Amino acid sequence: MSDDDFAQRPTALREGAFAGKVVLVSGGGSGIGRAAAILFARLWARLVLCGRDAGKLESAGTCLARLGADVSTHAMSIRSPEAVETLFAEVVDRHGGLDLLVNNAGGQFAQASIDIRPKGWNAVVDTNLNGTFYMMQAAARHWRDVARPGCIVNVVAAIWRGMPQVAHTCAARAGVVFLSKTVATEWAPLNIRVNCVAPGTIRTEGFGNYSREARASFSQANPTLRTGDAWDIAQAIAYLGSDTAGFITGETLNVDGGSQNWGDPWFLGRPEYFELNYAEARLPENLEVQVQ
Ligand SMILES: CCCCCCC/C=C/C(=O)SCCNC(=O)CCNC(=O)[C@H](O)C(C)(C)COP(=O)(O)OP(=O)(O)OC[C@H]1O[C@@H](n2cnc3c(N)ncnc32)[C@H](O)[C@@H]1OP(=O)(O)O
Ligand SMILES: NC(=O)C1=CN([C@@H]2O[C@H](COP(=O)(O)OP(=O)(O)OC[C@H]3O[C@@H](n4cnc5c(N)ncnc54)[C@H](OP(=O)(O)O)[C@@H]3O)[C@@H](O)[C@H]2O)C=CC1
Repeated sequence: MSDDDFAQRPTALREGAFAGKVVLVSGGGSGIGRAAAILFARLWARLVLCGRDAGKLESAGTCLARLGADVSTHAMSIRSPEAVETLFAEVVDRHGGLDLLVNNAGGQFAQASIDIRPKGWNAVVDTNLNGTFYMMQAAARHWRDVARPGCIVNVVAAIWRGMPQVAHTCAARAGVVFLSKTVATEWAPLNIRVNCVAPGTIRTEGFGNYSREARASFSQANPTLRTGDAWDIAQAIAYLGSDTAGFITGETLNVDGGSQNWGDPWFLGRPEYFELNYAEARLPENLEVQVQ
């Protein structure tokens, strides 16, 4: 879907719901983050986008400015605690504070866990778990120091039956879910809510990192037999980030077409071992009799 589609697509959220609010979206230059930023702009938020690629951020920033948003873009990596500290100083300087942090930046590469090398494991855990924590902690410190309420929405993944061929990201996302539950309690006295959105397979630019076979499995990985789109996730993020969800904290909202119950994405293709072949299946004698 294009920026123009997201600028027009209907939403249940009220126009002006984020008027006067400053929303920071990590990974806001592409995919889910970009769609969420467009939705927040339509709800009148002021926007801060961060990511590593300045070009992607600039393109998203131009789109948001066209929608009338006050927007700043910051090229940085969430994996650097120093860069995160600088980012928050810039946000306070430019926008006067922050109201909502959307931790959407993340990613992984597909590999059998038996082959993952330490550098690759660390790269994925550093991005998806450590980087997310640095951002959460910086936001919480800001809200504590200025004595203002705050809200965090972390984008994780529908990890509930494990994620073969991306074990590093599954472990990191599970970490974020339980980190979120933990600080939702610790930071409640600071008036900070913390929730997660767990997407199933959502077609975005990110799909380009996977083979055709993997992408085919993504579209058959839930009972609806289709992928979701970035707008599905954007709306869940905005809902949890809004005052409407004021009594929700420590929760994870699955937006996955039911993948918790049925379906299996294979990031490297389905191994032969898991191919189902009912026609050739050998049945136990007694079951053979019952079937006749
Ligand atoms: C039912 C639920 C299903 C939910 C999921 C459905 C589908 C999910 C889709 C998405 O998540 S879409 C979002 C996609 N976006 C990405 O995944 C981003 C793409 N990946 C990256 O940008 C990078 O891989 C990284 C994970 C961010 C790591 O980046 P970094 O720059 O730190 O690392 P590198 O220097 O590139 O590599 C370090 C190290 O990692 C290993 N490695 C990296 N890529 C691969 C690979 N393709 N295959 C094997 N190993 C890899 C390797 O050890 C690298 O070290 P060197 O060998 O290069 O020294
Ligand atoms: N699409 C899907 O099916 C699913 C996606 N997800 C998760 O949703 C999130 C968004 O994914 P999606 O939009 O699909 O894919 P994208 O690849 O488009 O988005 C990932 C974003 O993360 C940013 N990013 C990655 N590493 C860093 C870093 N170290 N510092 C700052 N920014 C970083 C990227 O920006 P840049 O390149 O500029 O650094 C990019 O904008 C990711 O966390 C993804 O893993 C979870 C489940 C399913």
